Amino acid sequence: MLYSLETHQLTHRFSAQETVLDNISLQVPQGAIYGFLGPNGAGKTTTLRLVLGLLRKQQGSISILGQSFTAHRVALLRQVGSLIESPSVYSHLSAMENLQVLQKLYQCPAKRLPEVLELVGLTAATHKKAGRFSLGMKQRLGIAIALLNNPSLLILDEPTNGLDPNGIIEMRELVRNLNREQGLTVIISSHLLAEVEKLATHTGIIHKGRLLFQGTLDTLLQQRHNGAAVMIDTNDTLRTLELLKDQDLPAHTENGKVYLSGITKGQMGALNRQLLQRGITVYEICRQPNNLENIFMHLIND
Ligand SMILES: Nc1ncnc2c1ncn2[C@@H]1O[C@H](COP(=O)(O)OP(=O)(O)OP(=O)(O)O)[C@@H](O)[C@H]1O
Repeated sequence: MLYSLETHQLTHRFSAQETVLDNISLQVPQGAIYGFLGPNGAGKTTTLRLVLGLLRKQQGSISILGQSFTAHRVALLRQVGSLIESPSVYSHLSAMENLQVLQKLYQCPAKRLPEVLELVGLTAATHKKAGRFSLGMKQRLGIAIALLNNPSLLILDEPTNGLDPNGIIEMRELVRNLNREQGLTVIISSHLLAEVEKLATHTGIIHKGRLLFQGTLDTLLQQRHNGAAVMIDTNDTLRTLELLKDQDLPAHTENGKVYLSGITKGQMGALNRQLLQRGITVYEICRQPNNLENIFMHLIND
């Protein structure tokens, strides 16, 4: 498999007391939309800053497009576009003028400027001052800047932070199009599982500086399903608990309802039959909506 980005055991400390990244080994397949998921403070930005050479690497190694980042830093950075935190744009300049300022720095041909504006859906705002842009438009201008170099890998750090629902949908569409139509591999960090679920082909989950999961979205969803808690509401909580205990299924009660986790669909079906056979009336069985925190708990306990 070809990887656009691989890190091997990246470890980072800002102080001797705290290890902010602990042996992070990422593998981002070429062509993927890689959702880098974790709660605030998990270490996402620190990882991405290291990958972009914005922080000095302390331990571990990084390779981009199969080449060592240390040995080919400048050449590799030319093939990577990024948007880390808020984009720096001049408010008194139009979208086009902002790009013209950077054109010299990036040494790209003038025809690339309208191209990138079109890619991010800002053609109509070409001559509008960036100071009058919505946050979503500013983010898109930031992505247009990141695309100037015609990169093959795009790294976006929480690009939907602060956007309204419409802006979030537009950002999702943009990332999807860049991936499908322009063939870009995209790494997108987020603290929202729902957002990553809608977009990513692969995910890495980071929690307190440790990578808890890495793989395809399908594998994550399977784990999530198996780990999800199930609520059972019957007319006899005590006998329901007894039945679960007999079968070594750990359960607890809350507000007269029984909760258990780590149960498969098949087990649940069998359990339902047994409850009915014992004359217990089942009012409701349902999987609990699973949030990122539950998945973390499940992953940590594994
Ligand atoms: N320059 C710094 N100096 C000291 N500690 C830092 C620095 N940058 C980040 N940290 C700490 O490193 C940890 C990881 O932060 P990081 O910004 O990488 O997390 P994150 O997953 O991107 O979260 P967020 O979404 O809040 O940015 C946090 O505990 C943070 O306080």
